[in-house]
Amino acid sequence: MEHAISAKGLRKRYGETQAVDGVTFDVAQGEFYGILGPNGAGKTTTLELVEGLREPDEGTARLLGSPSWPRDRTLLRRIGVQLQASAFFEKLTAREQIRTFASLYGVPADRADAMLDTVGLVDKAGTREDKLSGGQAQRLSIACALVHDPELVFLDEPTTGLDPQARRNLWDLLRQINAEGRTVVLTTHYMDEAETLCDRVAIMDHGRVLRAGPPRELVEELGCDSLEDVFLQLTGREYRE
Ligand SMILES: Nc1ncnc2c1ncn2[C@@H]1O[C@H](COP(=O)(O)OP(=O)(O)OP(=O)(O)O)[C@@H](O)[C@H]1O
Repeated sequence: MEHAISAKGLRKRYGETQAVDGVTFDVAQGEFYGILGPNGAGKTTTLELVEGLREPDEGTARLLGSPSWPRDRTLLRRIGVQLQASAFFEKLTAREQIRTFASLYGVPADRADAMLDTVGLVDKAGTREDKLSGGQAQRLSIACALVHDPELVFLDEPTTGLDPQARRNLWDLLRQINAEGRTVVLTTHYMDEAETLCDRVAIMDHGRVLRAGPPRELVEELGCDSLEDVFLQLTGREYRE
């Protein structure tokens, strides 16, 4: 079966900063894949290159069997990209936000309302985005990324800043999305999150993948106690700065 993602030798430089420095990895269809790394490791830029939102200086990325660059509108329709909550339309309610996203994709309003139910926001449908809690806003942004029923979902630090209960609720939602057959790729700073959710992880620093594999195998191979130890051993850094 064709990989959901196949990235080869990706490189991207911003001025003096080599943000991505030769990244190669594959993600299988239906896999839950994590990209881990300290601040500035190049995770977000790697995702943007794979998504076809930025042009690589070098290397290629294939997404669902097609090149992700030059940008391909039919391909973009098959992927969901979670935007940061700050990318919401101002002053709209949760229901209005998701219906707006739905209409951009030609998705009917009732499907948009059903997604609010999936992410547990029916009670907040009439609440404006700036009045939602952090966890509610994250769930709304995930709902917006899923409204057009994509095969592959990208989530950039979906649980950052949430309290432990809200994180656990979001984990359940992400597991459900994956169990429905979607490929999920997320970036995270939280090692427990990666260990719990991901089939495989890639640990990045300084624009390179240092190591990739199932969390438990990495822990065993490096003789560590936990993924947090693996991370520290490979990067020499604590994961939260
Ligand atoms: N648009 C840009 N212009 C210039 N430099 C950038 C740009 N985007 C990212 N960078 C730089 O490239 C490097 C990698 O950034 P990137 O956002 O990909 O890392 P990250 O691993 O996602 O970090 P974080 O965990 O903090 O989000 C950083 O040094 C960053 O400052």
